[in-house]
Amino acid sequence: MTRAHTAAALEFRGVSCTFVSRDAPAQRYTAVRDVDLTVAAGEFVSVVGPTGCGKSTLLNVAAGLLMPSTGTIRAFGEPVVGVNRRAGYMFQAESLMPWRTARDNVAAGLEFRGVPLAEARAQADDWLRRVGLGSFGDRYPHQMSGGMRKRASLAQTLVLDPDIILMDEPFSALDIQTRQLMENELLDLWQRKKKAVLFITHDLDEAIAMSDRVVVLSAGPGSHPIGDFSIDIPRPRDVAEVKMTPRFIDLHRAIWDVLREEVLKGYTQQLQKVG
Ligand SMILES: Nc1ncnc2c1ncn2[C@@H]1O[C@H](COP(=O)(O)OP(=O)(O)OP(=O)(O)O)[C@@H](O)[C@H]1O
Repeated sequence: MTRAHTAAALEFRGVSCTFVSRDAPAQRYTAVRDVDLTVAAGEFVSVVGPTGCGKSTLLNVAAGLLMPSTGTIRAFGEPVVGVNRRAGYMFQAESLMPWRTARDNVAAGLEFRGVPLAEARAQADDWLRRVGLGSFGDRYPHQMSGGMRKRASLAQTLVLDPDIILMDEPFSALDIQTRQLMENELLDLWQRKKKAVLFITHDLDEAIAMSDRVVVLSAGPGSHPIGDFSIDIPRPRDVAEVKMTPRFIDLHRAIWDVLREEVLKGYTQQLQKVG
């Protein structure tokens, strides 16, 4: 068996990212330092941490959009050089092109890969159905609600059938009910396909409800994992119901014990930056 078959979907080894400070160009800011983190094939891992600690930075490294200053990132054993072709990326921001219909937005990635238009549109329709937008293929983004646009973005990511799904607070802009629906739908789709997921969130409840593992990052600078919790809650889960179970509450308490101080540090730093 080759290394590619046995290797983790994502493997960060000693990853550090240093930026030139936005405020003072002569200064450097090390956002993350010496990060070791693995996501196994088919595993759902969430990363939580205080605001500005470097969560998106790590996701950008995994996507191949940012080269680490030191350390390595591998996907299924292969070094990530340039854009990570094994990964699909779902951002917090809107990813739909306003001039394309939902169908053509979902089909776009396939078209760029050279799939003939009719075939790309057929696959797009199939994914729109799976995310509950079967009859909305002809709508333009401005004709859809925020929740519908998120569904279309999810279809846009999943239609490419990536082995790794990178998600940066994908549902944070949604109202709580729509958010829970989307979280359950994502879990449902994930359960069937079992792709590796690296999920970034501010919301510890969401992280525990969704994940196999929750990794806690320290406050920056030089942020790094300070806790790694296995979420041994049986699946399938309903994200709303699971939050009322004793095991969830125990895990929440244990993780919050580690996270609380870092959140306070992160908050103080933000105030200092503003002040
Ligand atoms: N391109 C860049 N140039 C300079 N500094 C950067 C750059 N990208 C990120 N940073 C800094 O690195 C730190 C980590 O940023 P990042 O966006 O990864 O944090 P985050 O944990 O995702 O934040 P949030 O929780 O607020 O979304 C921040 O202090 C940010 O200002």
